[in-house]
Amino acid sequence: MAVYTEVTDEELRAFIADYAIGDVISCKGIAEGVENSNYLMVTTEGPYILTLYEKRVNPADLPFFLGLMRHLAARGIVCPQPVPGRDGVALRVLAGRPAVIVTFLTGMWPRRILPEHCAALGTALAQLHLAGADYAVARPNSLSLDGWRGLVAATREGADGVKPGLAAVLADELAALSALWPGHGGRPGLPQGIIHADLFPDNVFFRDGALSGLIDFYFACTDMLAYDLAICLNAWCFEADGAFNVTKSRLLLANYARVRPLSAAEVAALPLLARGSALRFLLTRLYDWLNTPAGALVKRKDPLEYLHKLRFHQQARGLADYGLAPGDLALADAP
Ligand SMILES: Nc1ncnc2c1ncn2[C@@H]1O[C@H](COP(=O)(O)OP(=O)(O)OP(=O)(O)O)[C@@H](O)[C@H]1O
Ligand SMILES: N[C@@H](CCO)C(=O)O
Repeated sequence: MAVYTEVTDEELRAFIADYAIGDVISCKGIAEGVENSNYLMVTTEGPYILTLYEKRVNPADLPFFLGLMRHLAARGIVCPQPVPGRDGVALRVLAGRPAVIVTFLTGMWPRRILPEHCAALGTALAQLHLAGADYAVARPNSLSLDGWRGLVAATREGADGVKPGLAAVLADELAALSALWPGHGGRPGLPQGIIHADLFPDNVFFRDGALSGLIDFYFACTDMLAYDLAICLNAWCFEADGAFNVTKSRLLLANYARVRPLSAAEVAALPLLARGSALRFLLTRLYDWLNTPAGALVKRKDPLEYLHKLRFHQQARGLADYGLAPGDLALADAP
């Protein structure tokens, strides 16, 4: 999160008057994150998170996200819950932006990722996929092939200023993925469902060594379930020096497959899906690098970290590069 929209004391006081959550004691902008404006708001009833939705969130999608958070919680997934106002409505307007108060989750996201975090993540991701299976609403992934195409075009002029030759790398990768992406151009698809689509370490909380909750469902959508795993491989399994940690990868995948067995086609597609995921975050980070408003309380994320990850997956020779040996994973279609 970040702070793009400042809220005045008068605006906040008028906003909170519509809720039955006590009086505001403090309200502080959260500098972490890059997408929406977020405040840690403490009232006489306890802590809450106040979110004002920014640039990348389509207000028309908000009922999907809020409904999903309620749906998942009802199936045992610990995640923030939208807090309704006195009139029962959770989605409101503050400082001219769509805004919601959600419950505060205890726990901390892991600053140093250990193999056991990846193991717990695998289990939680599979549980999330199972819990989302009967969510009745669908939302196409706006950051898949079509979205990438738009971002490649939008960053074409600035890309080489970030790294010479980057614009061509992006265009080539987009062309390659367009020719290979499952479910497109008559190619067979993979199992689909509700995916989180942004399950980075800063969106996963741990408490006393155990995974305690998931946050930030504002990219959630309907897409290939294995693509969510590919996003996590990128976000959790590379070390700070750029090395890919096969132990973390194996634990993530094996613990996922214990709860939701993967099909052989899903396993085989992982390197390709990881390329797509690397391109997605490379593109959004690059776009933000070139377009973040001056003065916003936000720390831009490094796009080139994801160029390195993309290179890794482009050069991967097989599943052994992901720490997998035959028989390591529970397969849905094993004889
Ligand atoms: N419900 C919550 N309970 C406790 N802390 C929260 C909650 N929601 C957000 N936070 C805090 O705010 C930080 C940023 O939140 P979040 O990841 O949702 O923002 P974002 O702008 O969507 O960021 P990004 O998409 O870059 O991950 C979290 O790392 C966490 O510290
Ligand atoms: N988690 C994303 C930000 C949200 O899109 C990133 O690290 O680039």
